[in-house]
Amino acid sequence: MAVVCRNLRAFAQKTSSLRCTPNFLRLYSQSKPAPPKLVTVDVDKAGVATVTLDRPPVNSLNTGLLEELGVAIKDLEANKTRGIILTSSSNSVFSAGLDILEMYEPKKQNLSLFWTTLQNTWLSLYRTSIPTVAAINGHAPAGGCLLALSCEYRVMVGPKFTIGLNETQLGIVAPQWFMICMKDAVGRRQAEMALTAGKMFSTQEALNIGLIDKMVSNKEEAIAEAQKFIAQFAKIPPLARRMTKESIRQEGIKYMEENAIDDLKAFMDLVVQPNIQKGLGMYLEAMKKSK
Ligand SMILES: CCCCC/C=C\C/C=C\C/C=C/C(=O)SCCNC(=O)CCNC(=O)[C@H](O)C(C)(C)COP(=O)(O)OP(=O)(O)OC[C@H]1O[C@@H](n2cnc3c(N)ncnc32)[C@H](O)[C@@H]1OP(=O)(O)O
Repeated sequence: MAVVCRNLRAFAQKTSSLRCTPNFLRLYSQSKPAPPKLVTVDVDKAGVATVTLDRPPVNSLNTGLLEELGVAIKDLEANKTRGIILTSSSNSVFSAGLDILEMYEPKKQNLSLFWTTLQNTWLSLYRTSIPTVAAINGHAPAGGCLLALSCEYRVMVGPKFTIGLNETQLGIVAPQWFMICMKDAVGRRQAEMALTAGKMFSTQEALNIGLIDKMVSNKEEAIAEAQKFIAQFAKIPPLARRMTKESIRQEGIKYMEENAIDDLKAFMDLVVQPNIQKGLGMYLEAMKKSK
């Protein structure tokens, strides 16, 4: 027994001295790699942040990405950033929308966290006092379109990508706050037509109805247009800007503040329905087969 204790003591001393050596640190960091970041933030000399969704292959919005995006917005607010440009690391997809795997055969707790994180991150993006622009450098269906719609200005790379709230095509109803965002951008009439048909718009069609504000031919141009949009606010008193944004977005903000719990319940009840689960399974299969 005494021998075992002595050996243990010797081992403990050895490992505690090892703890600070470069070799140990290297071994430790090799065995525990940091998880890859799903959102990256680059702030330029003018104080404008490019926030890049970086979850290959299609930036589907899972809890982790949404959480990181929410934290990034809060950090940028704390640092008094002059503007946020939301874009994607992919060459063909801005975001494929909500991650269907978060909704397929979910654990109740995970599903609830997923939706609550989406609600909170959406509200942070929608109401932030920082000027926001979506530089949409690829397809933006459903939740991807929602993120773009939550920004103040949308520049999209064309002509081959598509954008829209396609929920009815999937047999589901877009939540009320998704609809409010579409109405904000294109007005009630166009929103009704777009949403009831679940239409995915080409870049040119999106420009025609005001779903996007500008069409450009590559990501660099999109970023340059976004910077131009943000630069105009240098001359506008920030308090007046902030209060105006908050006021004009009151319907969406109030909706979420007053209905977050009911909205969560409606989502949770819907997603676990056997027919929805079956539909999600079939949709995932169909996406795999279409490759
Ligand atoms: C959908 C029913 C939800 C029911 C829940 C009820 C209420 C929800 C309320 C809210 C509204 C929902 C909002 C949403 O956002 S739902 C998500 C809607 N999104 C889509 O329909 C887009 C689906 N994707 C595509 O159309 C294409 O992938 C693309 C974006 C055009 C890109 O095409 P590309 O050819 O470049 O890629 P692939 O299709 O080959 O995809 C690569 C890889 O990614 C997987 N994948 C794609 N989209 C998603 C996704 N949204 N979630 C999870 N995974 C996705 C795809 O299966 C491939 O995977 P693989 O393993 O085969 O490599």
